[in-house]
Amino acid sequence: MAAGSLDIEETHLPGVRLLRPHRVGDARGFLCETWNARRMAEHGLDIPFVQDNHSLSHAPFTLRGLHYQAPPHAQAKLVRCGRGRLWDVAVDIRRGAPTFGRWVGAELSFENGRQMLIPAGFLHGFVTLVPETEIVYKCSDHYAPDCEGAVRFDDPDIGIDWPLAGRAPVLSDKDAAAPLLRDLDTPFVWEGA
Ligand SMILES: Cc1cn([C@H]2C[C@H](O)[C@@H](COP(=O)(O)OP(=O)(O)O[C@H]3O[C@@H](C)C(=O)[C@@H](O)[C@H]3O)O2)c(=O)[nH]c1=O
Repeated sequence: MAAGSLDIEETHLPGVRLLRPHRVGDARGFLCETWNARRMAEHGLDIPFVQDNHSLSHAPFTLRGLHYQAPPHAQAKLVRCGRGRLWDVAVDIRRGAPTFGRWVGAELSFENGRQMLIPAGFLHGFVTLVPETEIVYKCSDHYAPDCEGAVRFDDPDIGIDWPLAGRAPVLSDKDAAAPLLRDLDTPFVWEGA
Protein backbone atom coordinates (compact mmCIF):
# COMPACT_ATOMS: atom_id res chain seq x y z
CA MET A 1 0.00 0.00 0.00
CA ALA A 2 1.15 3.52 -0.79
CA ALA A 3 1.59 6.21 1.84
CA GLY A 4 -1.48 8.04 0.44
CA SER A 5 -3.92 5.20 1.07
CA LEU A 6 -6.12 5.03 4.13
CA ASP A 7 -8.86 3.09 5.90
CA ILE A 8 -12.10 4.92 6.63
CA GLU A 9 -14.44 3.59 9.29
CA GLU A 10 -17.98 4.90 9.78
CA THR A 11 -19.25 5.39 13.31
CA HIS A 12 -22.80 5.29 14.67
CA LEU A 13 -22.95 9.09 14.29
CA PRO A 14 -23.52 9.93 10.62
CA GLY A 15 -20.61 11.98 9.28
CA VAL A 16 -18.21 11.20 12.13
CA ARG A 17 -15.52 8.93 10.75
CA LEU A 18 -12.32 7.31 11.93
CA LEU A 19 -9.49 7.47 9.43
CA ARG A 20 -6.27 5.53 9.49
CA PRO A 21 -3.67 6.69 6.96
CA HIS A 22 -1.35 3.91 5.93
CA ARG A 23 2.18 4.26 7.28
CA VAL A 24 4.96 3.19 4.96
CA GLY A 25 7.84 1.99 7.08
CA ASP A 26 11.51 1.59 6.30
CA ALA A 27 14.72 1.37 8.30
CA ARG A 28 14.40 5.05 9.27
CA GLY A 29 10.87 4.90 10.59
CA PHE A 30 7.66 5.62 8.66
CA LEU A 31 5.90 8.18 6.50
CA CYS A 32 2.17 8.68 6.03
CA GLU A 33 0.00 11.31 4.42
CA THR A 34 -2.05 12.78 7.25
CA TRP A 35 -4.22 14.80 4.83
CA ASN A 36 -4.52 14.51 1.06
CA ALA A 37 -7.32 16.70 -0.38
CA ARG A 38 -7.51 14.85 -3.70
CA ARG A 39 -7.64 11.44 -2.06
CA MET A 40 -10.28 12.55 0.43
CA ALA A 41 -12.40 14.07 -2.36
CA GLU A 42 -12.37 10.63 -4.02
CA HIS A 43 -14.04 9.39 -0.82
CA GLY A 44 -16.62 12.19 -0.99
CA LEU A 45 -14.87 14.17 1.74
CA ASP A 46 -14.26 17.53 0.09
CA ILE A 47 -13.48 19.70 3.11
CA PRO A 48 -11.91 23.15 2.72
CA PHE A 49 -9.53 23.12 5.68
CA VAL A 50 -8.00 26.56 6.32
CA GLN A 51 -6.32 26.36 9.73
CA ASP A 52 -4.21 23.81 11.62
CA ASN A 53 -3.99 23.83 15.43
CA HIS A 54 -1.54 22.07 17.71
CA SER A 55 -1.80 21.95 21.50
CA LEU A 56 0.20 20.30 24.24
CA SER A 57 -1.25 19.18 27.56
CA HIS A 58 1.33 18.50 30.26
CA ALA A 59 -0.76 16.57 32.75
CA PRO A 60 -2.58 13.32 32.09
CA PHE A 61 -6.36 13.66 32.39
CA THR A 62 -6.32 17.16 30.96
CA LEU A 63 -9.75 17.55 29.40
CA ARG A 64 -10.48 20.18 26.74
CA GLY A 65 -14.08 20.53 25.65
CA LEU A 66 -16.80 20.18 24.77
CA HIS A 67 -16.42 22.95 22.17
CA TYR A 68 -17.99 24.27 18.98
CA GLN A 69 -17.87 27.34 16.79
CA ALA A 70 -21.26 28.63 15.67
CA PRO A 71 -22.18 29.63 12.11
CA PRO A 72 -21.11 31.55 10.11
CA HIS A 73 -17.76 30.22 11.36
CA ALA A 74 -18.72 26.61 12.10
CA GLN A 75 -15.81 24.20 11.85
CA ALA A 76 -15.36 20.64 10.69
CA LYS A 77 -12.22 19.20 12.30
CA LEU A 78 -9.81 16.42 11.49
CA VAL A 79 -8.09 15.43 14.71
CA ARG A 80 -5.06 13.29 15.43
CA CYS A 81 -2.58 12.73 18.22
CA GLY A 82 0.97 13.94 17.57
CA ARG A 83 2.51 12.51 20.73
CA GLY A 84 1.14 10.44 23.58
CA ARG A 85 -2.44 9.14 23.86
CA LEU A 86 -5.80 10.81 24.10
CA TRP A 87 -9.45 9.89 23.98
CA ASP A 88 -11.43 11.99 21.54
CA VAL A 89 -15.18 12.65 21.53
CA ALA A 90 -17.78 14.07 19.15
CA VAL A 91 -21.36 14.91 20.21
CA ASP A 92 -24.19 15.64 17.79
CA ILE A 93 -25.89 18.97 18.67
CA ARG A 94 -27.86 19.52 15.45
CA ARG A 95 -31.42 20.36 16.49
CA GLY A 96 -33.83 17.79 15.07
CA ALA A 97 -31.17 15.18 14.28
CA PRO A 98 -32.13 11.58 15.13
CA THR A 99 -28.77 11.33 16.91
CA PHE A 100 -29.05 14.67 18.77
CA GLY A 101 -27.14 14.46 22.07
CA ARG A 102 -25.42 11.19 21.20
CA TRP A 103 -21.66 10.82 21.40
CA VAL A 104 -18.88 8.72 19.94
CA GLY A 105 -15.41 8.32 21.44
CA ALA A 106 -12.17 6.79 20.24
CA GLU A 107 -8.60 6.54 21.40
CA LEU A 108 -6.16 8.42 19.18
CA SER A 109 -2.47 7.91 19.81
CA PHE A 110 0.86 8.42 18.19
CA GLU A 111 1.07 4.63 17.96
CA ASN A 112 -2.29 3.94 16.32
CA GLY A 113 -2.14 6.96 13.96
CA ARG A 114 -5.92 7.19 13.99
CA GLN A 115 -7.77 10.39 13.11
CA MET A 116 -11.32 11.48 13.93
CA LEU A 117 -13.24 13.49 11.36
CA ILE A 118 -15.87 15.66 13.04
CA PRO A 119 -18.35 17.59 10.88
CA ALA A 120 -19.72 21.02 11.78
CA GLY A 121 -22.71 20.65 14.09
CA PHE A 122 -20.89 18.46 16.59
CA LEU A 123 -19.21 19.27 19.88
CA HIS A 124 -15.58 18.22 20.14
CA GLY A 125 -13.57 17.36 23.22
CA PHE A 126 -10.79 15.09 24.40
CA VAL A 127 -8.98 13.91 27.48
CA THR A 128 -5.28 13.10 27.56
CA LEU A 129 -4.32 9.71 28.94
CA VAL A 130 -0.57 10.17 29.43
CA PRO A 131 1.70 13.16 30.22
CA GLU A 132 2.90 15.54 27.49
CA THR A 133 0.22 14.61 24.97
CA GLU A 134 -0.07 16.64 21.79
CA ILE A 135 -3.13 17.02 19.59
CA VAL A 136 -3.03 18.31 16.03
CA TYR A 137 -6.17 19.21 14.11
CA LYS A 138 -7.29 20.79 10.91
CA CYS A 139 -10.21 23.25 10.95
CA SER A 140 -12.49 24.18 8.06
CA ASP A 141 -12.93 27.79 9.23
CA HIS A 142 -10.73 30.29 11.00
CA TYR A 143 -10.76 30.84 14.74
CA ALA A 144 -13.63 33.20 15.58
CA PRO A 145 -13.74 33.83 19.34
CA ASP A 146 -17.12 35.57 19.14
CA CYS A 147 -18.64 32.36 17.76
CA GLU A 148 -17.10 29.99 20.32
CA GLY A 149 -19.32 27.93 22.56
CA ALA A 150 -19.00 25.07 25.03
CA VAL A 151 -21.03 22.45 26.86
CA ARG A 152 -20.13 20.75 30.15
CA PHE A 153 -18.00 17.64 29.61
CA ASP A 154 -20.02 15.78 32.29
CA ASP A 155 -23.48 16.81 31.12
CA PRO A 156 -25.69 13.98 32.44
CA ASP A 157 -28.03 14.22 29.44
CA ILE A 158 -25.10 13.35 27.16
CA GLY A 159 -23.54 10.83 29.54
CA ILE A 160 -20.07 10.50 28.07
CA ASP A 161 -18.16 7.62 29.59
CA TRP A 162 -14.83 9.47 29.92
CA PRO A 163 -11.85 7.17 30.68
CA LEU A 164 -10.84 9.17 33.75
CA ALA A 165 -10.05 6.18 35.96
CA GLY A 166 -11.81 7.89 38.87
CA ARG A 167 -9.72 11.07 38.61
CA ALA A 168 -10.94 14.66 38.39
CA PRO A 169 -9.89 16.13 35.04
CA VAL A 170 -7.74 19.23 34.62
CA LEU A 171 -10.08 21.84 33.10
CA SER A 172 -9.81 25.44 31.95
CA ASP A 173 -11.95 27.94 33.88
CA LYS A 174 -14.00 28.39 30.72
CA ASP A 175 -14.74 24.68 30.44
CA ALA A 176 -15.54 24.35 34.15
CA ALA A 177 -18.18 27.09 33.71
CA ALA A 178 -19.73 25.72 30.51
CA PRO A 179 -23.53 25.31 30.36
CA LEU A 180 -25.51 22.10 30.00
CA LEU A 181 -26.77 21.11 26.56
CA ARG A 182 -30.39 21.52 27.73
CA ASP A 183 -29.64 25.22 28.47
CA LEU A 184 -27.98 25.82 25.11
CA ASP A 185 -29.88 27.31 22.20
CA THR A 186 -27.95 25.20 19.72
CA PRO A 187 -27.02 27.16 16.60
CA PHE A 188 -27.03 24.01 14.43
CA VAL A 189 -30.03 22.54 12.65
CA TRP A 190 -30.15 19.07 11.13
CA GLU A 191 -30.58 19.34 7.41
CA GLY A 192 -31.76 15.79 6.83
CA ALA A 193 -29.94 12.58 5.99
C1 LIG B 1 -8.91 27.37 19.38
C2 LIG B 1 -7.96 28.59 19.28
C3 LIG B 1 -7.52 29.21 20.43
N1 LIG B 1 -6.69 30.29 20.32
C4 LIG B 1 -6.19 30.91 21.56
C5 LIG B 1 -7.24 31.41 22.54
C6 LIG B 1 -6.55 31.23 23.89
O1 LIG B 1 -5.71 32.35 24.12
C7 LIG B 1 -5.65 30.02 23.68
C8 LIG B 1 -6.24 28.74 24.26
O2 LIG B 1 -7.54 28.59 23.71
P1 LIG B 1 -8.58 27.57 24.34
O3 LIG B 1 -8.53 27.65 25.81
O4 LIG B 1 -9.90 27.82 23.69
O5 LIG B 1 -7.98 26.17 23.87
P2 LIG B 1 -8.65 24.73 23.92
O6 LIG B 1 -9.42 24.60 25.18
O7 LIG B 1 -7.61 23.77 23.60
O8 LIG B 1 -9.72 24.82 22.73
C9 LIG B 1 -9.79 23.86 21.73
O9 LIG B 1 -10.41 22.70 22.28
C10 LIG B 1 -10.65 21.63 21.36
C11 LIG B 1 -11.42 20.57 22.09
C12 LIG B 1 -11.26 22.06 20.10
O10 LIG B 1 -12.06 21.37 19.49
C13 LIG B 1 -10.75 23.34 19.51
O11 LIG B 1 -11.57 23.79 18.45
C14 LIG B 1 -10.60 24.41 20.56
O12 LIG B 1 -11.91 24.80 21.01
O13 LIG B 1 -5.45 29.90 22.28
C15 LIG B 1 -6.29 30.77 19.10
O14 LIG B 1 -5.54 31.78 19.02
N2 LIG B 1 -6.71 30.13 17.96
C16 LIG B 1 -7.53 29.07 18.00
O15 LIG B 1 -7.89 28.50 16.94
